[in-house]
Amino acid sequence: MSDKKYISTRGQQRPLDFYDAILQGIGNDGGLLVPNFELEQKDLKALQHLSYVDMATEIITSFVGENEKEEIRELCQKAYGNGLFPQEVVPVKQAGDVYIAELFQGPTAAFKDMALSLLPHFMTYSLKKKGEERKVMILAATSGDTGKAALEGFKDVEGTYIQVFYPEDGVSPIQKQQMVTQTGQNVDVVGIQGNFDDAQSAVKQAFQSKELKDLCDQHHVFLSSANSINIGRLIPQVVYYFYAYMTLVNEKKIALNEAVNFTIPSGNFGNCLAGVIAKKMGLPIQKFIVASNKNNILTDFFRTGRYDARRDFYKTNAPAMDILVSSNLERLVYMMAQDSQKVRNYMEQLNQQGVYEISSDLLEKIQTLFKAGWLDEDEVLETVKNCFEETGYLLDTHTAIGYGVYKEYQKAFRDSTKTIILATASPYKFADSVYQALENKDLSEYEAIEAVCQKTGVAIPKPLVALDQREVLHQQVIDKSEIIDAISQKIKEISL
Ligand SMILES: N[C@@H](CCOP(=O)(O)O)C(=O)O
Repeated sequence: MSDKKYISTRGQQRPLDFYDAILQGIGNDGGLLVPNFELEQKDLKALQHLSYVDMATEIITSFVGENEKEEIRELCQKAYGNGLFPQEVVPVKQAGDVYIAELFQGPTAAFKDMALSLLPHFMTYSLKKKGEERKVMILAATSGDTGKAALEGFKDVEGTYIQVFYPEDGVSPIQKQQMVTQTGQNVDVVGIQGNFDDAQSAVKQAFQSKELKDLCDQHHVFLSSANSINIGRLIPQVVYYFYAYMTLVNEKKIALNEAVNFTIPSGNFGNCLAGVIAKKMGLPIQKFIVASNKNNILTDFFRTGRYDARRDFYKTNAPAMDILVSSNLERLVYMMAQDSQKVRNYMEQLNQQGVYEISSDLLEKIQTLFKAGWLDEDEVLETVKNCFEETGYLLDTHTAIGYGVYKEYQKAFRDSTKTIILATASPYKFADSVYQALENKDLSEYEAIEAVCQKTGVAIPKPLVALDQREVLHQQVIDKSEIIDAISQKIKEISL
């Protein structure tokens, strides 16, 4: 059994072991689950030459318990040793004076793939471990990347059902096509008239609903999550940081123990939080540079300590980051403040007034670790173009935000620390914007895929080839106010 316990950021959840934490997905007080134990300091030397499977095993074991290591290795082997990923899993490329960790080489061309290829194995293992006979219904809210990665991961996985909600008008056409053509007997994809925040808040509400709980009990089902609110989604992302770092060490681009910066294009803040955990486990990270699009609520937060969601919401050419309620910031505030009462107060203020402001001592602490910046849509296009022309590296629109914000940071702070930018998705998922950036012309998304390939010579990822020829299998679109009903409906159907 797992001896590591997880508690809620809001302090009102009894401690859960790793398996229950994954199955439950979120604290029953509405908070997010966090480790209730000292994070283990990893021996960097011992990690240096490990394969992705072995490194993932070493890191993840720290969150479950040493006696579970061989089982964890088996699950990692199933997820990463099955030919869905390239040999090196996360290649790290150089673009000028920065390093780009390509987290998008998996089955859906998004950085969530490594986490969402593993989570289903953990989920079924946890079901078995707990002797759970009910089915688990996985809910996911997506602004484009999580949805497809989760669908692909959970497709036809026994004992599970997955329902994904995406903003009908708030993801790229390629991301949408990836989702609406999803095959599998246990999948449901629903477009909403609303934005990502609407989808995410309805899903969070579903976890707190007494009516849904009763319905689930009646139908022998329970709910869990595939978003980064689920700690089981987040922990595999800690590996990204160690692996990218060790790749640079092994390529002799940095020395072992040398401090680096990470730049992270951020929306729901899960990837960044995984980095904070990696740092707490001993990875020498000097600064996190948090990069946002025009929905620059995180930039404001890191600069002022004020999280003010009472602002306009913009649809941008980096749609996966079109988010105003950045869930994992709650985990960061908890981890830095170590005070669940404080977190509860902030979250209550956010829910009731749409704004909260952290104390000045807490802000000071956070600012020692974080810098933040943002790009508007024109700057994103300019960055894609300039980076390609100057370095030959083709960025997607989200990674371009990371690159552009890092360049601004470099200029402003004259920091020469080596920096790794986490590349979140293939440029081909946003081919129309990328083509527009390169040629200043509009093309439809599928024409743009071909044209970008011709111009740049960058290979089109296999999962995106002939996407337009796949059959559309999911056409349902509902109003945001109908999400809870759609979930109820599915619960009833699953148990038929
Ligand atoms: N940007 C995400 C939004 C959900 O984030 P998650 O990390 O919490 O799953 C997306 O592309 O769906």
